This record gives sequence, C-alpha cells and structure tokens, in this order.
Amino acid sequence: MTDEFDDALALANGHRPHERHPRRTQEHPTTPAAPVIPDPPRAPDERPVPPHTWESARTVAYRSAVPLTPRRLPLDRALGHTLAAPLTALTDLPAFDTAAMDGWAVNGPGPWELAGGPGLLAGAPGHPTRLGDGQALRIATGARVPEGTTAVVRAENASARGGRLSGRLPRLGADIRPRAQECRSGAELLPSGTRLTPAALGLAAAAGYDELAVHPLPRAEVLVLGDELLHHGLPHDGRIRDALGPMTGPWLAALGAEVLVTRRLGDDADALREAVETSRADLIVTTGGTAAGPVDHLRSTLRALHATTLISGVTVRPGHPMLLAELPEHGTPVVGLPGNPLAAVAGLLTLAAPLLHALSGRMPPVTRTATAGEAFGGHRTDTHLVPVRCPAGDGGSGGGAGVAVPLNYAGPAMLRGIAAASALAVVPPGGVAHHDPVQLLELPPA
Ligand SMILES: Nc1nc2c(c(=O)[nH]1)N[C@H]1C(S)=C(S)[C@@H](COP(=O)(O)OP(=O)(O)OC[C@H]3O[C@@H](n4cnc5c(N)ncnc54)[C@H](O)[C@@H]3O)O[C@H]1N2
Ligand code: MOO
Repeated sequence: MTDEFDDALALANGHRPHERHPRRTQEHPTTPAAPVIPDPPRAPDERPVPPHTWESARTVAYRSAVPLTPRRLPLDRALGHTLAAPLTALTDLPAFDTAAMDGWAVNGPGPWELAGGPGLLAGAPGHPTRLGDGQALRIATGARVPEGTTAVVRAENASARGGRLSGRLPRLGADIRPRAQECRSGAELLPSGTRLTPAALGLAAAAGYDELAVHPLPRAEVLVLGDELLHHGLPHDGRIRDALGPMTGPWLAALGAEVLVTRRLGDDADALREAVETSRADLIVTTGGTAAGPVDHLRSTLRALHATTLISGVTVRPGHPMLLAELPEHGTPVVGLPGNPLAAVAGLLTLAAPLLHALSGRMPPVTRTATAGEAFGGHRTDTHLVPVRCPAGDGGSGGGAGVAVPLNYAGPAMLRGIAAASALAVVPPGGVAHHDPVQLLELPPA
C-alpha cells in the first residue's frame, strides 16, 4: 500500500514510479483491455512541480486566470453572472415621495376635510394637485403623495364620515417613503465582482437598468475517464456506475460555469487527446486518470500536448493527485479531478472553484469559521477535508457561526457523507480540538 502511494506521489511529482502494476485491465473482462501507452519522454528542461499545500493550490488556481471579457446582457439573461462594473443607481429610490400604506394623505393635524376626487392610485399619470391645509385625500400604497402632505393616515386608524376624516394624529412624515430614502441617483448599490442573485436583478431593475455589463459564464467541458464506468443500471461484472458524470457538471454550474457538455471517453488516450485539443471551453475538467494506473493517460496526454503543469498534486486528503495545467496557445486551464468521488469533490472546491471565480471576475472563494462540535482527527502532514453538518442558525457556544459535526461515510470513494453535508471542514495537519474554531468551505447551493 505504501509503495502504491509512493508510486502515485512520485508520478504526481513528475517522476516515474519504480514499477507499474496494471490495476484496471483485468477488472472488467467484457471491455477490451486498453493498450498501455508509454509516457512521452520528458523534455530535459522540464522541472517536476512539487505538490502544493491546500492553501497555495487555491491561490495558484485563482491567480492563473483572468476575468473573461465583459458583455452586456438583458436582465432576464443575467442571473448568475458577475457584475463587470459597479451597479450604480440610475435614479433616486424611491424616485418620488410615496405612500407606504393604504389610507389618506393628510395635511396638518386632524380632523381633516376630505378633498374631492377619486383618490390617488399607484402609477396614476400626472402630478397630484396640492393638498391644502387641513385636507385629506384617499391614497393607495405606492402612489405619489401630493405636495403639502405631512403624513399618511392608515385606513384602519381613521374613519371618514360626512365629508370629514377623524383619526389618530400621525407623527410628521408617518408612512411616507421620502424620495431617495434608499439611494440617490449615482450611488453605488453593489460593487463590481458581485454574482447576480434574483434580488440583485430586482434591485438593478428598480434602479433603472434594462441590461447589465457582466462577465460571461465560463464555459466548461467535463471529460469523464474510465472504461469501468456504467451509465445506467446496476453495477455488474466488476463495473460500477459513473458517479462523477452526473455530479461534476451540475457542481460546476452551481459554482458559476456554463457547462457545454459532459463527455464519457472511457480510457481511450486518443479520444482524450482529441477532446482536449478540440475543446472550445474556457475550462476543461477531467475525472479519473490522475494517478499511476496503467490506463491513467491524463498526465501523459497533457505532456504530449505541451501543456504547462501549474499544480501536480496537493497535500490534501482526499484528493492529493489532483492537477492543474494550462494548454498552450490560449492558456485554457485543465483541472484533473481524481477518480475517487470524494477526492473529485475536493478537487472541485480546491481548484475549479477558485478558477471559476477568477474567470468570472469574482473575489476568491472564502472559508467561514465555525466551532468544532467534536474533535477532528487530522492527517499527519496534509490538510484533511471532512464533510460536516453545520445547520444554519445553530449559534453554538463559539459565537454564532455554527457548530460543525463530522459526518460518517466520508471515505475517498464515498459520496454518502458529502451528499448529506452542508459544508466541508478544512482540518489542518494535526487536527482540530473539540470546541476550537474550524474553517468551513460552503457547498454551492443546488
Ligand atoms: N499506486 C497508487 N494508487 C493510487 C493512489 C496512490 O497514491 N498510489 N492514490 C489513490 C487515490 S488517493 C486516488 S483519489 C485515486 C486517483 O486515481 P485516478 O484519478 O487515476 O482515478 P482512477 O484510477 O480512474 O479511479 C480511482 C477510483 O475511482 C473510481 N472512479 C473513477 N471515475 C469514477 C466515476 N466517474 N464514478 C465513480 N467512480 C469512479 C474508479 O473506479 C477507482 O475505483 O488513485 C488511487 N490510487
Ligand atoms: O485522492 Mo484519494 O482520495 O486520497 O482517494
């Protein structure tokens, strides 16, 4: 076991392992064994990339990309995009003094004399006529208040009889939303780099926008590697269901990518090379094939394509064989996710998330602090990513950020823990004691 790990680490570091043992070709006899393709010789000046720490891997991934060129999009197509310029109010909000309640606009202390006419409705054209001293006029929520209004009296707090209105004396300005209460024209409402939520789109519309300058969604392509994978039905004859095909695209989309396609390539080195060479994506994400197995072609394919390796192995568990490379010409990033499913999640959050933030013009993803609900055993030398339950609103003793409890079924090949998790705890080498602060990586929303 130790030898196997050493071999994979050696390979991840750019060395040849001492000895190769075919791992997969005998596992599924129904599939013809893929030919073992020798790694192309390394160029003499090519230096192996030592493994990065988890923190430095995230920084390198973020710094390796620049934001995609902004474009203008109508509001109804801008959800999930990132603002390429601050959202600046194009109008005062409210744009005029507005009734905040259904009732009467009044001028001065009551009782008031009811002014004639149909009353004021929201959106009514023309300017309402001035309200004279001691007068009251029926008004609906959202209607412009007439000049001279000192307050709005709520319908339930007054009664109109015989041309007069009597009721509780409101304080000056009661239930009037004054013009520019929320913002003045020109005020910055949201900074550049904000990802547009439904609320942000509503705010943009309220502030007068029809379209917004945004960074386009980075286009991602997912290449799922592995001849052992089945795409429907039950595992049989040593073959298993592909768990990463259905998971990786949606996860990238939740992180802000537009997923062009998920392609199942088996362990065909030629198909992998062609798919990478011909991709039009801004980000290529592969699953499996990062380690030392006889049909793990990813690293040799990237070398053959003269890709630059930025990250080759990260001192994180699970997920240590993850990699990041850049293709020549356009510098398209290739993220190699390890095949073990929880290791692939680790790669998504360690490498793909910072890259997508950078390509979209967002700040790097951040962790938040919670309190360890029990001791988290750490790895001796590596960061350990642990699925946790940390219910929202669970204040805990540590001060409001929640109490994180590790979940079972968190082995590298398991998804049961992460599927029930609300976050991944980032456990430094040596672990975290019960009640101590622990950093959490949020999982993207569905
Ligand atoms: N000699 C060594 N072998 C391995 C090491 C090592 O250090 N030395 N590390 C192990 C670790 S850790 C991981 S993680 C994996 C990474 O391997 P690969 O990225 O090359 O992935 P595969 O070999 O293709 O698959 C590994 C494992 O995951 C299963 N898998 C792959 N794709 C999927 C998928 N789409 N859905 C579900 N399961 C998938 C695959 O069947 C294997 O069981 O390497 C270890 N080996
Ligand atoms: O990257 Mo592996 O998960 O440690 O199984």
